[in-house]
Amino acid sequence: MVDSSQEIMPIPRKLWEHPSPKSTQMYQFMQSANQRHDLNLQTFQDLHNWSVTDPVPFWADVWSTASLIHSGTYTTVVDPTARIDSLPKWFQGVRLNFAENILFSRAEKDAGQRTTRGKEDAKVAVTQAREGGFEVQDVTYGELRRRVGALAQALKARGVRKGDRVAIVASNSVDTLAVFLATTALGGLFSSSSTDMGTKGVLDRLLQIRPKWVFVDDWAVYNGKTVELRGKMKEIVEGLGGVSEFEGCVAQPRFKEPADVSSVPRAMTLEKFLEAAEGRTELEFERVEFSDPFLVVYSSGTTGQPKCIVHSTGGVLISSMKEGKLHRDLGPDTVQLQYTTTGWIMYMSAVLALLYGGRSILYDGSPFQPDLTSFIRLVGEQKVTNLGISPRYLHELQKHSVIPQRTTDLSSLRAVTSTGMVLPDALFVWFYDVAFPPSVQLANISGGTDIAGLFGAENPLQPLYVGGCMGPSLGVKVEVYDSTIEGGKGAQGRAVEDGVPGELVATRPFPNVPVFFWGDESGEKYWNAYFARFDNVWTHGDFVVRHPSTGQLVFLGRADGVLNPSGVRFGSAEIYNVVERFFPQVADSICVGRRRPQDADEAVMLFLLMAEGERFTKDLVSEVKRRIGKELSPRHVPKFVFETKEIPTTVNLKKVELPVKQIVSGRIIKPSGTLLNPRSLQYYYQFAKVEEPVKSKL
Ligand SMILES: CC(=O)CC(=O)O
Repeated sequence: MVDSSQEIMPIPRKLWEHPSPKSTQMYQFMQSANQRHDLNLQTFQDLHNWSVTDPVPFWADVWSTASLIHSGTYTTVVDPTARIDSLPKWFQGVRLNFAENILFSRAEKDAGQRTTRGKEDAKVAVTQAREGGFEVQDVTYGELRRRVGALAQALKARGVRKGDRVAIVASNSVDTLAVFLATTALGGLFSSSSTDMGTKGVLDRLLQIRPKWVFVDDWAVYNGKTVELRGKMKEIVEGLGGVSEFEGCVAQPRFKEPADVSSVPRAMTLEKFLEAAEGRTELEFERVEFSDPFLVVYSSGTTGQPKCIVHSTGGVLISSMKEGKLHRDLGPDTVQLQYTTTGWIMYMSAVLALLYGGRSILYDGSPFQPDLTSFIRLVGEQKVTNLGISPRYLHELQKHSVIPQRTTDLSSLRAVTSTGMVLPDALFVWFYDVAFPPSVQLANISGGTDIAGLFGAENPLQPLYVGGCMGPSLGVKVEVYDSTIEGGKGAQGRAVEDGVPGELVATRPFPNVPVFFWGDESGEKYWNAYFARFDNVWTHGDFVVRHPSTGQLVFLGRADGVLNPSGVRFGSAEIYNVVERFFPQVADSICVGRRRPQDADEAVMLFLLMAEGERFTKDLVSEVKRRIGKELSPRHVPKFVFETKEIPTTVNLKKVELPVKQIVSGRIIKPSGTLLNPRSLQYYYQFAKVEEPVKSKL
């Protein structure tokens, strides 16, 4: 078996360094660890090594730095000898509540007053901004607490108790946030889906988790269009007809004037629902065990039923404190704008800004309405310090020659996080050479829904280079395993050398793994999802390489999309990096491996989406192949290059390779409800029959 190897990884260009690393919370944490444990940690790498070889003192220190509101005292941090697949319990003995920690800070609770830095009643907690930036509305911590209190009282009066599920199908708004916090205040489980998800996709989720109440926006606005949602509400209510726990549907008003929902069975307006609180707004928090659940999220399930991934209160809180404070240096002066729908795990980032006492801007709608600059202007106007976007957003700006630093004042901006897809090298370069001020840290991060956290994260102690994530997340023993080992129950994995691509795995327990999958009584689905490949190892499904010179983690694509012609294994991102150079002529691309039952070998198929007005020609195909051959290797050159008119994506705009790979390999698949454009898949069936290389087809 041949792998892409060290020689093809030149030292990348350095792009950014923290101007004063010693001022950061990560550095201070490292100094206090040195003092407390008599260590001599000097670098990020030292700190990371210690965090994974000696996890008990590391996580104990994170616990004390996090200063979470809780009761009780933990007996053990974790059993450090436990197998990762035994899902060992963390911080047994403490009880805590998610919403309480979002709405209050420990110092405030200890002092018995509401005047501490960060979460004062009068401080703005969230700014709701809607498409176009026209409807900007500030809500203070005091007002948010009052709204959450009223809603929690209403939910309680209407029967919601610890362990009950409350779902929303709604926009990223203050109303949605209030449902999240009110539900979890009571010890309930919250689950969110965006309004652009089809009813089937929503029901695939909700029929599994069996919610007591479902909150649905009455209207949606996206891309300049206003869509009425009463029909969807009706379908959801009908679909949940057989769920005995289901009490009804609450219509959240998208505009000032709520829609009349009298024609929707078992539905009422939010105003009506709140009447059950009878004017009470007191906040009461059900503190639950560290490992008790509070959130259900879903695997994207591009080809089948979504998995209902259940996260623990303590696991997410402590991991988020570690990421937010140590890796990201967030605090009360943070102004976070994470561009996300409520259906993507990054919605948690929008909510978690409050955990650190910051302000979160909840944005709803397209970032390109009413024009391509409006969203970035909002970033400047709101003095955003931490912006979260996806590579696709940056790509669109680049495509349309929108230069953020010339469009608005970005002097408050400290970092831009990018996730959801591999960020092409060309965008790293454009970011620093053209688009953003050089002081801004570009944080290319990667983790996922499965861990509500990160494997690869930014950090303030190391430089940033073109491509990849700055390094692994503290406390997570990230390794790269030989992906040529097929694995199976009890199979031993093997770490590869730096520079050799392989499977991203975690080989020691960490606290933010899911507690279970909903409805998976035996735990078999869970075990199969993460532990079936290698013994006692979490296999995440990403294909990565650790750079031999910089130590950064370079994400090469999803492991199930790995290309493997004639035994050469590489990630689709390597191909996308080259195709990016044909931009703006080529707007996008999708690359998959085809291996039908009759094929002796895998063939790489590359589909190019041409920009408007551009033609797909024989010369272009030759040039794309030539550049891939030159920049990667002749073995990377796709056997087939075709034009496509549409690339399938999830509703969160992630390119989905797996269904295309299966279709061109001769399978007939049932698209899942999480796809934005399931009909786009039809086009790819014809390529299962193609026998000749592209030359004779053009
Ligand atoms: C942090 C992430 O990696 C988010 C995602 O899964 O898209």
